Amino acid sequence: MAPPPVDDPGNVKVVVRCRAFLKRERDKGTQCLIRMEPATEKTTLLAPYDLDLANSHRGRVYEDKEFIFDKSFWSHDVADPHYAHQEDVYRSFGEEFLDHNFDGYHTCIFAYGQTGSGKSYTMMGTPEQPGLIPRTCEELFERIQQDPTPNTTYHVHVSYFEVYNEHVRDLLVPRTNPPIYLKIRESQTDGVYVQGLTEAEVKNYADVERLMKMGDMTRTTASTKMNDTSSRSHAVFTIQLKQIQHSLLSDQTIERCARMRLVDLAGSERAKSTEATGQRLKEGGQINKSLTTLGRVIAALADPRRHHKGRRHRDVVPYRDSVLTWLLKDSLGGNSKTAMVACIAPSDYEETLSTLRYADQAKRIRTRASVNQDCMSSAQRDAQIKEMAEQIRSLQVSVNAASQRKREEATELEEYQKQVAKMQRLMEENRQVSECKIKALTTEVEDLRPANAALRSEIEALRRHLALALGELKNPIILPPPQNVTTPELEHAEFTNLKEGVERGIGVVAGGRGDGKENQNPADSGDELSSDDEDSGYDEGDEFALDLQAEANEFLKDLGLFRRKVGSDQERFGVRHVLHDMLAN
Ligand SMILES: Nc1ncnc2c1ncn2[C@@H]1O[C@H](COP(=O)(O)OP(=O)(O)OP(=O)(O)O)[C@@H](O)[C@H]1O
Repeated sequence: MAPPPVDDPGNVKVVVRCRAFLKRERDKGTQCLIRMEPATEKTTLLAPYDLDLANSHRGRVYEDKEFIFDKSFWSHDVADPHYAHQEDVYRSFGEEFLDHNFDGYHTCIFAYGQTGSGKSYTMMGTPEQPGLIPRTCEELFERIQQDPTPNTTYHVHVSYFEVYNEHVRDLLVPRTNPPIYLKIRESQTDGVYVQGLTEAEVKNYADVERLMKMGDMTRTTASTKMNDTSSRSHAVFTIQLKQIQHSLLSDQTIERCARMRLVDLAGSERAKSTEATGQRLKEGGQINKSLTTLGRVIAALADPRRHHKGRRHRDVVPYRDSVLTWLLKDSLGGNSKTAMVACIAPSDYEETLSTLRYADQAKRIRTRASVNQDCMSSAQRDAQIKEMAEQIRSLQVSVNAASQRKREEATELEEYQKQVAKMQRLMEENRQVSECKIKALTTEVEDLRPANAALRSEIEALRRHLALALGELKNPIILPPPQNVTTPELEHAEFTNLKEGVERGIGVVAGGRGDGKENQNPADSGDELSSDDEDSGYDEGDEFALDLQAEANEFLKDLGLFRRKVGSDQERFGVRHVLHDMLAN
């Protein structure tokens, strides 16, 4: 391992690549709007001559625009002597970036451009025409295998994820439904990273090829009018290279870690031009959110005032405004050597101008790459290993304790569940018993209801009888002395009898006649009456006396009835004391 170069600040390298016409563009006889001069690296965007008038009426000005980039790749016409093949692109700067990685620098290459401009072709390519990613990986392993120094060991890990609608998805695990989104974290030691992302160890290029294929299968693609299989997500392929070199002479270990980020961004075209709708439009919005933020990040980083003294301008880079820029934070403005490949289609003036402006701004971004190297003696390394072994041991202890606790908790939980089940069973049994009881009681109540009603009406009748009796006993009827009666002795005798009867309570009725004749005074004979009739005739006094007599007879009859009733009640209910009480009141 050569001695490491010192920290190397530098600008983002910007290259531009123009692709060939697609079949549909050729069929339409589309005008090529791009000129490239290999000698000067100048790229010219030509004003189209077949614009419809409507466009110019909207106040747009179409004129030739010139840009100069670090490199211009003319991949439009394969017959042209300056045609840039995949191999040329890789040799031009891909190879150089791999050198940086072996030196211990982090690197990043990202492809930017509208849909169908050749980003995937440049980054991944085809099996026949492999792009930057496979070429870089292939050469990485070639170099490792060709390394003559036996005291260096290499460890290569690969990860592949996509950012789709502001979500991060691992491309090295099979798709799930619903999809699993990974979280982004930031730590002091590792910077920004994706939590739980698969980092597969690869031993040779065949391993990488297998993983690339797997990731590409998983990648989200959707069709728009502009490109039948255009990618709608940002794909990030990362290679981690770790070199550990042990010097027997100095008994020192040198560890170098480098990360290569190879990013295939989603199409930068505006939603309008793809005629996207619904889900596509939402995707467009999210993709554009990341790309818009990328534009703002680039603009902020490219701002020349940023390099002046003072923190004010350093703090305004909006990395965190989108998942993509947050993840690429280090690659864009930190510890990384970064390159941007601006891919352009040969026929779209507005989209190409937008891409070229973007790229032009990116040229001004400066990064501060530094070698990521740790150097330690054998003793330090041994101490580190010991410390880590201790850490692992204590972690193992806590894991064991945790699993023991878990087991105990599981037993407790089982016991508790059993108790709950038992209680539920008991409660159910109780409920059933209560239901039976309620049913039996309801039947009994229903059975008793008629008897109860009968008793109630009987009690009511008795109450009425008692009230009547009381009334009669408290206010006995006292017959007024007869007026103008011709037989005052008889009347008087009868009244005296009656009064005595009432005062005796029941005696009169018992000995009385129902028809009112039984108690007739012997003096009250028909003869006497007839003689009376003969004597004085029928007058008003006689009539009153008869009415009175009839009324008294009626009353005596009622009284007799009442006495019998009270007698029978007394037998049935023994209410003598009740009657007594009521009378006392
Ligand atoms: N330099 C090139 N030479 C030959 N063919 C190319 C070149 N660049 C692109 N193409 C072809 O153009 C088409 C679109 O290219 P590609 O899929 O790479 O575009 P893209 O920018 O990645 O699109 P998307 O944004 O959808 O990912 C493909 O058929 C590809 O093979």
